[in-house]
Amino acid sequence: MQRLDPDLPLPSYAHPGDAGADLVTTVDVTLAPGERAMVPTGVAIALPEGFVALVHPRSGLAARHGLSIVNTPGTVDAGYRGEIKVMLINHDPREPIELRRGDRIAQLVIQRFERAAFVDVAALPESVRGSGGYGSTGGFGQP
Ligand SMILES: O=c1ccn([C@H]2C[C@H](O)[C@@H](COP(=O)(O)OP(=O)(O)OP(=O)(O)O)O2)c(=O)[nH]1
Ligand SMILES: [Mg+2]
Repeated sequence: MQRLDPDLPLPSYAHPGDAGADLVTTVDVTLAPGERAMVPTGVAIALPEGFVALVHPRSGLAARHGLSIVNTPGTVDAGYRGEIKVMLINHDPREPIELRRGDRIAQLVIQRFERAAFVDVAALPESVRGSGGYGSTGGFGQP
């Protein structure tokens, strides 16, 4: 990982066993209700092939302030060498969110992934679910 802003720390895991390493904002930013902003984190990464870094929201900020990420989870490709950025959004209908440089705004989860070889076929094999989806198994207030 490369620090593009030497005064801020590398992402870090808050506890042993945590999946996400917290990312910070390098800038002060205020988000009005409904507003979004692309926020720099001051770090870049070179992942090994076969790995991806996913930018996830932090649940505490979501629960307390309505802060989330527009494209959650953001995808950082192994070949990407630019600064990791976070597309924050304030979902609170009333309160602005004020973030200060160094605040932990998101978390980076690094995972292995599979790549598929997509094959064009005339028909798919049958399954129990079939094409049922979008609530086909029920929702609120139903057994
Ligand atoms: O939350 C994010 C999402 C993406 N990226 C960077 C890393 C990623 O590798 C690159 C491209 O992201 P993505 O593929 O999601 O965006 P796109 O709109 O498809 O852009 P591109 O055409 O460059 O692939 O942008 C971030 O820094 N943060
Ligand atoms: Mg892309």
